[in-house]
Amino acid sequence: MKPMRPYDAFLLISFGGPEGEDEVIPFLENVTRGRNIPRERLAEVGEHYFLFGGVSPINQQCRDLLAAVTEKFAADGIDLPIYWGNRFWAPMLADTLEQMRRDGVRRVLALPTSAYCNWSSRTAYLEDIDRARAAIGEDAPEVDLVRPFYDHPGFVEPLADHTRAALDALPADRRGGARLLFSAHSIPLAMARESGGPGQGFGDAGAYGAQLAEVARLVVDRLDREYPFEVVYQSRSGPPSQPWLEPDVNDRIEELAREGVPAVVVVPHGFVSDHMEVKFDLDIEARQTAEKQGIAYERALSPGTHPAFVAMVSDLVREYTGDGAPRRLSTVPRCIGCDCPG
Ligand SMILES: CC1=C(CCC(=O)O)c2cc3nc(cc4[nH]c(cc5[nH]c(cc1n2)c(C)c5CCC(=O)O)c(CCC(=O)O)c4C)C(CCC(=O)O)=C3C
Ligand SMILES: [Fe+2]
Repeated sequence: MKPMRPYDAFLLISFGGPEGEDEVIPFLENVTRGRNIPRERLAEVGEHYFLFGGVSPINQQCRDLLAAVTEKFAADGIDLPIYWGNRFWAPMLADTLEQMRRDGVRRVLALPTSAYCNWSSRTAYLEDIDRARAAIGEDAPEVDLVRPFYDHPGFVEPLADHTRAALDALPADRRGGARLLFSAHSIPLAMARESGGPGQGFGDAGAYGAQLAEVARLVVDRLDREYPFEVVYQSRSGPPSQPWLEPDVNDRIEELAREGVPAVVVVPHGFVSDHMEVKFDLDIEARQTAEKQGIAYERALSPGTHPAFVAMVSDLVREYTGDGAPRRLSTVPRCIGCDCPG
């Protein structure tokens, strides 16, 4: 295999999560440092983790993805060493970057485990990269962050496959009346409006909201029939006085039940894997809401290690090494004001 230029390593950057009860609070302190999150919300979220023995599934999901990517790179002749660093828990990004420097790595292509444009999913990753590089100093490796990949077929097709499977799992007599709820992490309205650059005509929820609407449509286009669908939000934090993106998934399930809708399929299209926000907020909380209302409920899997999603990683590497054209399904204008190319 010939070594590729201009990159000499691949890096997965993720959120990180605790892997034991004693790690929960320090992890939450890392996440919320300098953010405007009420103490009660923090205690509540801590309980979500304790319910699972203090173990977030996200780190294991990163290991699984990296194992699949390692195999795929070998099959595709991509000869790059693979590294992993998190923003909020071990292995920490700063430590990984320092290890890369010691290994002689100069130019890094990094993939974030978030697909969309907004401060929290994009800019914050860039800021953390800058901070980690600054701590190392002059010989810090250079890092390019792969573009938002929400509109790559390798992100959309797994969601479509998983939505079909969830529809199939509904009771047959309710399936025809099912509503699809595409669920993403809520963010403060002000943060959403800044995404994509202010005044760029993306609508109230900024580029993030426009991209979420587009991916929902792309997924529905790939189903055997046109189910009614909408975008909802989950996992809101922040003080109640601060407006965040709405409607909340639970509120919508209650309203739809009152309207007589017999079933919902929740598609977590705002996420890359079934981490804690999916396992608790959807599989426990939203499911309970549905059960209380007597509305049938299924949740589609997130992309995870779907072969098309793993193949997307190879595709993105080739896009950045100039060995492949960008693959994009979206017709939404590219966002402005973040670093995305195009
Ligand atoms: C857009 C978005 C994504 C998706 C894209 C991406 O992945 O980037 C995401 C992912 C995740 N969020 C996660 C966990 C948390 N997020 C929090 C807080 C916040 N998230 C926000 C946004 C997002 N978050 C925001 C605006 C806040 C408020 C604080 C702030 O303004 O920055 C808090 C603090 C407590 C709380 O308030 O809930 C926790 C614990 C985990 C790990 C799950 C696990 O452990 O398995 C993951 C993958
Ligand atoms: Fe979050």
